[in-house]
Amino acid sequence: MLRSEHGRTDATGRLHAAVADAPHTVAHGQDIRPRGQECRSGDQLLPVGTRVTPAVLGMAAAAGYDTLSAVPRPRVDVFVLGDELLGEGLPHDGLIRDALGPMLPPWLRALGAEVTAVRRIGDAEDALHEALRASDADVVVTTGGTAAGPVDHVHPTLRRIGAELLVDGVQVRPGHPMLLARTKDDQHLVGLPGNPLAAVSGLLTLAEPLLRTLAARPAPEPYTLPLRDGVQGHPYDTRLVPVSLRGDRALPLLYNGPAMLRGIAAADALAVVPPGGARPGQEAELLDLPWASGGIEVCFT
Ligand SMILES: Nc1nc2c(c(=O)[nH]1)N[C@H]1C(S)=C(S)[C@@H](COP(=O)(O)OP(=O)(O)OC[C@H]3O[C@@H](n4cnc5c(N)ncnc54)[C@H](O)[C@@H]3O)O[C@H]1N2
Ligand code: MOO
Repeated sequence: MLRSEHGRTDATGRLHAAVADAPHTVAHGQDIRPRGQECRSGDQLLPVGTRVTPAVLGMAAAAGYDTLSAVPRPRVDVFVLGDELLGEGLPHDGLIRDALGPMLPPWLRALGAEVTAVRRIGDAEDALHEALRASDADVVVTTGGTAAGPVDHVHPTLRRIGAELLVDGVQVRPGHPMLLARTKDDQHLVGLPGNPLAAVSGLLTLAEPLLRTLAARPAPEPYTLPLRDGVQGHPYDTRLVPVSLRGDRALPLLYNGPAMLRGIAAADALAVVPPGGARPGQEAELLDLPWASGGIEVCFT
């Protein structure tokens, strides 16, 4: 192989190796890519379980693959329960805006799910039963109705369809009534509490591991950072508190009550605060929010 700049082109356009004033020796095999430089037939190019990124697609094409076997994204139906929820405008007369209908679909997509339906179901038990019976999603996420009040229909509906409760409440605040059930052989239900920050707790601690497992993704490495300020604890339960990451410290944010979203909207992560609380400077485990870690599909539409 002779590069044009290493030779001389004559009047007829032919390239010659010899250049009178700057002879360039061309070694045998120079500028030729030998076969098998990057891989040999039968080499494993990537470990099983690798996410199919654009770079993986390109490499697969370069290696001559026409198809790839991949674990599909889990399909998720979202059912938003509650007669008190408004779809637009200002809250009034005891009615409040539905914060979870707009929040969950892009968040679930950021966790690697394909959102196949988002339905407002109200507080009618039969409507929830019918919606659940008709759903063929891999995962159903419900919001609200996890407690034991007269219009909390999640538990009664799960009993009615003979679902197996795998997690029925946790020692975590906010979010203690969150639940996980197997509704069919190939379907799970995550019951998120209605309080919006309690729903986020359930999303990150029940829905995220379930979606990750169904998609065969590895768990993120746990990590800790020192808390800049102390955080009051619950006497018996673990608290999840929105924090903003500032250098090598996590700053606990205000407005972290179960019904509040102002803290989490400004947060990078949730800090895991053990029962009894945490002192300033104490190390806390952090659960990253998907857009802060930039990990998976940060696509919001
Ligand atoms: N007897 C008890 N009652 C409750 C307890 C308890 O321990 N004993 N715990 C409370 C806590 S904490 C939570 S969290 C809630 C969870 O109950 P539900 O999942 O049944 O939630 P709801 O009653 O349906 O709603 C609670 C709260 O959140 C509002 N909400 C509901 N959906 C939405 C939405 N899509 N967007 C915005 N806000 C929403 C709803 O209006 C209520 O104010 O149980 C407590 N009760
Ligand atoms: O689940 Mo509640 O405080 O634990 O929001």
